[in-house]
Amino acid sequence: MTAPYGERLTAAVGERGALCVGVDPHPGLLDRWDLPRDAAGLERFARGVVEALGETVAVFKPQSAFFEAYGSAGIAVLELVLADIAQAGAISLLDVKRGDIGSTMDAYAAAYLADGSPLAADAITVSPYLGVETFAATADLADQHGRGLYVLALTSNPEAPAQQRARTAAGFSVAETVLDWAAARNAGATPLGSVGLVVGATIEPPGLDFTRLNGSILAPGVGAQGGEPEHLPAIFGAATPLVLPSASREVLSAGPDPDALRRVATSLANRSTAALTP
Ligand SMILES: O=c1ccn([C@@H]2O[C@H](COP(=O)(O)O)[C@@H](O)[C@H]2O)c(=O)[nH]1
Repeated sequence: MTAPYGERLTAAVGERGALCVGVDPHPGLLDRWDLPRDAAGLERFARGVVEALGETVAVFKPQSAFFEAYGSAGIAVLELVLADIAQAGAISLLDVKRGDIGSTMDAYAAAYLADGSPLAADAITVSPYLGVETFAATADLADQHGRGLYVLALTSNPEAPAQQRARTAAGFSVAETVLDWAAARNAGATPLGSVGLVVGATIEPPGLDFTRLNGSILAPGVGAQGGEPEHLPAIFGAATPLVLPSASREVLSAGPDPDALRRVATSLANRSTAALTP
């Protein structure tokens, strides 16, 4: 039986350092790596990243959009990349930001979180605009298969606060209601529950106590969006050790030379681990 997601993530980060590398094959990065803007270029880029970093990085986050852009050929590459990540002993976190009514969420869960599905990842991102309770069965399925989900809470983009910091009729911010739901799901789990949150590395201090989450906090926005590992304690306070910093372009733009990719990723992982250590 597969170990729970929180246990697998904690082990991977303990061995390899607290860093998630995003696999975002931007067309401009394919140009920079001297690769064609087609499915063959996509495959060489994405599998090249995992080949170079697969044994040093704890978590890879393929961005589904860049694979979907090539249609079925791109999805076929995504399947290969997910398999490569598993083969390298790393964690795959598919950034696919799904969110729908409960019955459709069940179908997404079967596609991304069930053993045997060609697109199964260790974890996925989900978007709570239809209400966090729509994820109840998704979280159950994730638990059943030792997988996880990350719910968007306070995202890294500048447009986000207008919605995510808005107050509900009960007087709590929308982000806080997401935190409450995730914390309730994770209660009592050790070392961490399987429901994480996405909270950008670029945000203003949120005034929320994330220590009660008892889950992983994915913090995208390191590098290209201006976030730095050293900023994290000011944002997350006592919850900083729960944070998994994530960078895509910052690392990928060092390629295609595998040594250069490893140098940037190792330096970021070391800085992150230092910043996260109390
Ligand atoms: O709040 C969020 C949630 C997800 N993302 C995703 O992370 C990467 C960031 O790429 P960089 O090149 O490191 O800027 C990208 O896939 C986003 O869709 C995010 O940035 N912010």
